[in-house]
Amino acid sequence: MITTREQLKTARRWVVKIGSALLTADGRGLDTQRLENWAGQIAALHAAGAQVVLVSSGAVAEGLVRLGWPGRPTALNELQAAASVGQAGLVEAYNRCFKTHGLQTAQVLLTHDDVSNRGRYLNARGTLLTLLEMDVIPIVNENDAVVTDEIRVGDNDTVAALAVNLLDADGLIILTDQAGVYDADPRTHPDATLIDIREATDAALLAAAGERGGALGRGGMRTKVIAARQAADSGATTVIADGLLPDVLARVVGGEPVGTMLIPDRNARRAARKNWIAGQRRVRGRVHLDAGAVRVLRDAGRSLLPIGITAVEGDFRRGDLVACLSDAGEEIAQGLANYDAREARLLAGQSSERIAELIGYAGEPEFIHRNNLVVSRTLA
Ligand SMILES: Nc1ncnc2c1ncn2[C@@H]1O[C@H](COP(=O)(O)OP(=O)(O)O)[C@@H](O)[C@H]1O
Ligand SMILES: N[C@@H](CCC(=O)OP(=O)(O)O)C(=O)O
Repeated sequence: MITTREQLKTARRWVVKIGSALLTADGRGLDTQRLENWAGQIAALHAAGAQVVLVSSGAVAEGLVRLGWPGRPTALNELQAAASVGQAGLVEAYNRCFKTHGLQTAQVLLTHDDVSNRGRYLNARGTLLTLLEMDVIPIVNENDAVVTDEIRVGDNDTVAALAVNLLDADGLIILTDQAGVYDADPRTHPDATLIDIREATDAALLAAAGERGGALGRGGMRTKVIAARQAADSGATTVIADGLLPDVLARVVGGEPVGTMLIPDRNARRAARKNWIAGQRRVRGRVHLDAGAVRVLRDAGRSLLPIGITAVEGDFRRGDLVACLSDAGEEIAQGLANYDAREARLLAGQSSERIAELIGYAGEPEFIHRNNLVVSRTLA
């Protein structure tokens, strides 16, 4: 876990969020020069070995310009129309910028459901991880075109925190139009002072963050502080910094004292997803393991491969919680299954290389990936 500026240098997987307030120079349309600059900074991080997921706002703002609308509409259907038109422009622009650095981009539009529903959660995670492995820069936004008022996340600070949880990222960088979090809103309190480093759960932070964001932004500082708390829940550190500071990303990642660093507290050990798995009470099925599988799960913290499964009980679906039992019937672990019960029966005892041949498509080599597995506490 990263709790000092110096340790930021050790982070490998980053989520970078760029907010509406920054993306549009005159408050309307995308500022392509800025986009080019950030793309260059992200490309440099990538070249230095970091994995970066970009969460970018700006779809609505760009849509307004493309449609020739004078201001932000209030009707949800009009906002959604603007977002769909603008989202195309947003990814086009990023695509162009990253291409000059030899990097591919991918558009990933998420809804809250994609991270709260177990089956979809595994899919979203799998897609993003695959993109990172392929050296593609995923560009994430909320799927504004299809979400309704009741289920929309609304601000991209929260979307970025969800991406951090989804990917077990080490760090979150939120770029905005202020130098960081001040002890009061600097727009209304010109004498406010910048906070350097705090625990994300510090109650004074929320008190300092005002209620709302700027004219174009949705969340303000409040949602950024809450996002930092959510990131801290999965052990990640957040830095909120001025997106227009030259080389801001390299400076943050290099441990320079820029922006406000919000760190997880010492107790935030277990990844949020693991807490979430441990909190699930609805075990949908059981798999029995051979002695070798029991040993690697328990002692080496490894994934469960189909080859270690000897029998399958119950009727579960992909993404359901499944208990893993030893030969003696003792519960060893619980985790989220990558395959449903029917497929599990076909795969039990078989090498992962045969997955496609046995079930008709090539899925993940693991039956339960170690990141989705919680080993049961032993009494010894
Ligand atoms: N304590 C605070 N420190 C810094 N900014 C604050 C604070 N409280 C409120 N704000 C406001 O939050 C704004 C940034 O949020 P927002 O406009 O939503 O930006 P973005 O589009 O980057 O998410 C700042 O411009 C500032 O007015
Ligand atoms: N999804 C919306 C952005 C939501 C939004 O403005 O969020 P934020 O930048 O956090 O204030 C869009 O692309 O226009």
